[in-house]
Amino acid sequence: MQYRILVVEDSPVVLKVLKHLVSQSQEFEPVLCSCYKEAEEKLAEGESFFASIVDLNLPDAENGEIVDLVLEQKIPCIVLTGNFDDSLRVGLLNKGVLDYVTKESRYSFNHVMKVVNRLKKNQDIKVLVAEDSSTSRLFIKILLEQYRFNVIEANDGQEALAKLEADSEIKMLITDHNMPVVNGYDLVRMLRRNIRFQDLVIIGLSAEGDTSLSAKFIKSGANDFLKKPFYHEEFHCRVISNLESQEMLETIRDLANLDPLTKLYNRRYLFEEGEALYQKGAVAAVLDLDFFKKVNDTYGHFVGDELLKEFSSLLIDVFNDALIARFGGEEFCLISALSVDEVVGKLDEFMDLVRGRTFTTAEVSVTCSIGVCSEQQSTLGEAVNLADNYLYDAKRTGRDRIVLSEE
Ligand SMILES: Nc1nc2c(ncn2[C@@H]2O[C@H](COP(=O)(O)OP(=O)(O)OP(=O)(O)O)[C@@H](O)[C@H]2O)c(=O)[nH]1
Repeated sequence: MQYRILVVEDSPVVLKVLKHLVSQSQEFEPVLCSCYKEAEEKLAEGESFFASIVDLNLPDAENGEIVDLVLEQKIPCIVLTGNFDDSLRVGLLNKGVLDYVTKESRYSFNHVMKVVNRLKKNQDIKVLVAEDSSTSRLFIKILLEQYRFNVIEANDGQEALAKLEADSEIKMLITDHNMPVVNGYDLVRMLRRNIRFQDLVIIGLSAEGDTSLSAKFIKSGANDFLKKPFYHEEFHCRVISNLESQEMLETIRDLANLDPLTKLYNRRYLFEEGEALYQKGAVAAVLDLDFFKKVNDTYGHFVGDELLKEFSSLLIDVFNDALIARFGGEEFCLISALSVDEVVGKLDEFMDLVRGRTFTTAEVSVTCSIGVCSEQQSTLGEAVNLADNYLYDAKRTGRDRIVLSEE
């Protein structure tokens, strides 16, 4: 999907820079206008715009009329201006513009693009607002929707908890303290005791005068805190900065735990997380593609890489509830809580799928060999070693087969 970005700017140089920056992402399509009238005509055509970047002073609209024009149409608006004026800035932010940027350097334009990219990401981010006052809740909802967040509402802590439990996609909670049934502070404490909500970004809110509450909220696990009434620029800054910190944490975690090519878990993660699963009676299997060197030699490493990715997705499709890791090269390991018979049944099904299709645009046919440790061992390490020995037996005795015990 392409997102149309309306750019209204009379300076040809700035227009060119913005066109270049907006077009850098294939998902954005810049629609360029050099004056108010042109923008008015474009908007009258009726096509929707995802966001707008507008110059405050246009030759045919010198007093910021363009801002009212785009805001009337509910298009998120970022304002560009030649000079910084604090009272003007506050006036614009009060009107509902997302940001106010002075055209000082290329960093300003990069900042504009950061806001546009943020809007795109926010559409997929669900934010739960827990607040008993409907006026306050609506105000927060409007602020969040300006930034294109997907907003869900709750009247009290208990309702918030139920909504969070029912929807694992909620990424952020903005909660008031004084709410009936379960207050905000208790809600945060309950959530943080549950490992499932460790990554939830939580921002606490409270009425003026309660000085100890901010520390209490943060000590109980909230990421940040805002005192009401807050200025909406501060609200947006805190929401975005807390989200960005969480996203950075997730990136670091992914770098540490995932194989960069296939996005499966890596060996270290499998042993770290898999031991507890194994001790509950799970089954370990090791899989290896047959004659993979030949694939690389014949089709090149790029096709080899694509094949590894497609093979991994197929593995995830068939074993959607197993812990799956790429051990390196063309070797994979999975730990499944199913019974040995069920795992072997699914592995047979997987091998049939591999045999019955080709991989990548080069249409490469492959097979794989598998070792399964069918008897419970004292550690996951021992089970994987045994499965690895059986895999070696599968290779030695002809490949494209599963071995479950010593041959
Ligand atoms: N394209 C690609 N190739 C890789 C990657 N990691 C390892 N390989 C290749 O995988 C091949 C493994 O070859 P071998 O260990 O000889 O195994 P094989 O050819 O699959 O033979 P058998 O396992 O005995 O059936 C080597 O050519 C490696 O270079 C990777 O990330 N991408």
